[in-house]
Amino acid sequence: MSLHCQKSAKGDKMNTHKFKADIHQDREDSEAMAIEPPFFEKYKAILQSSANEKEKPSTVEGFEELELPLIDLSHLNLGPLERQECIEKMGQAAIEWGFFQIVNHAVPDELLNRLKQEQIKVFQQPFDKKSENNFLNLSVQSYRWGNPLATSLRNLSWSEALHISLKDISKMDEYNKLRYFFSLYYLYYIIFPTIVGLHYQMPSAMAPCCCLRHLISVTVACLTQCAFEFASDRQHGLNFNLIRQHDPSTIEEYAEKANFLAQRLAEYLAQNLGIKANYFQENCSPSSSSLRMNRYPPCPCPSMMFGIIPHTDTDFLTIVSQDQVGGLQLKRNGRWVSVKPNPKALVVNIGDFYQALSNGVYKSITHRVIANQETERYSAAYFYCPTYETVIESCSKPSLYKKFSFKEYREQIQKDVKATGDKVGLSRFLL
Ligand SMILES: O=C(O)CCC(=O)C(=O)O
Ligand SMILES: [Fe+2]
Repeated sequence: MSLHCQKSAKGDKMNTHKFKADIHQDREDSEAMAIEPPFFEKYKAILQSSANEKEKPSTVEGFEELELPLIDLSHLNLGPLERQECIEKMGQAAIEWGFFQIVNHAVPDELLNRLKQEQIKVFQQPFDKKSENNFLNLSVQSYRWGNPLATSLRNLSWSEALHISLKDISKMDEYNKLRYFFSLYYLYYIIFPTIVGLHYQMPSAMAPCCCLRHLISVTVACLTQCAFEFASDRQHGLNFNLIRQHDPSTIEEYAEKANFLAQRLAEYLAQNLGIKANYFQENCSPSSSSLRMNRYPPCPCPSMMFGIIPHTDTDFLTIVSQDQVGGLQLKRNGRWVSVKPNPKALVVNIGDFYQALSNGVYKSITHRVIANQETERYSAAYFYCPTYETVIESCSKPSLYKKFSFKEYREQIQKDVKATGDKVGLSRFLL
């Protein structure tokens, strides 16, 4: 790939002289690798101007690698004492780290592996297809790559992501659509007329004839649709088999399990604070949350940009399933530390809403993902969120924060990102 980075004592350094010629080469490379987002093309100006900057976001520093507090959820079922200990340990981790990892979480390894395969299939599709407005029938801008508003390397994320609102999941299922189409057709044109026909003593010889005619027309319609899709996939250089194997129900299955788990975790954490048991049931619905699938392609200059820029999550809590490549870092006592991947564990982190709800007791910690020069990385983050209208109010007094609704919070973020390139976040709502 094109952007040359020379190793120096201080890390990678961009070679400006080569840069122009390389952009041309990039174009050819990106044509050959149609799945990769055109990072170089889009962020050319930032990359060029940063080549001359002295101050760059140095992301390679030999970070300490730490294991997050480990919570074994099987202890919840051992006995009242073990259960209480487990809940307190979870609360302590949320206070001291804002992060913990969970094992025996009841999400089968097999499902997590399938989810990763789904992610690979989604991101392997050509960039043109991924950036179409109705990619996989999801809402506009569900697919993100880089940061559309980036003004410097500091706010450029070298990653692509598919953000799936849970209310959209069913729309992804092409097979379901076909099945739905089939069943409706059967219902309206075959079952109903047959029943009505029988009821009004349609001559019995006519019924099979009627069914056969409709069966043939349904089959022809479906085959025609498949042929159109096939032609369109071929036009995009897509492997037809990959698409046919695409199975959004894995995503749905995972989202259901993650939602169940997130609600339980939120409830256990609430017990330490005296928040009423049904708070989350009342304010969150399965369709208010979302799943973000992340892919971090190898980055030619990992010391100069991030996989995901430093941020806090906006939700109550996030459940992250990551592969073993590593790269997730969090800010702890003013220093960046790396999270050691654990193949048996899911990572959980507290989001802004839980920090506000707990009146600052649980911490929504700034985290980021560093870029990797050699290896691509995958992760999936499940964001457990309230409905838009939910008003978040601290559970104890005096409150550190003003009351705000999810809608207000989101609108403020959008304003701030536009104006400053940064989400700003909870500090906007301090009293
Ligand atoms: O990839 C990861 O490990 C974390 C992703 C993340 O922080 C996010 O999607 O908000
Ligand atoms: Fe995050």
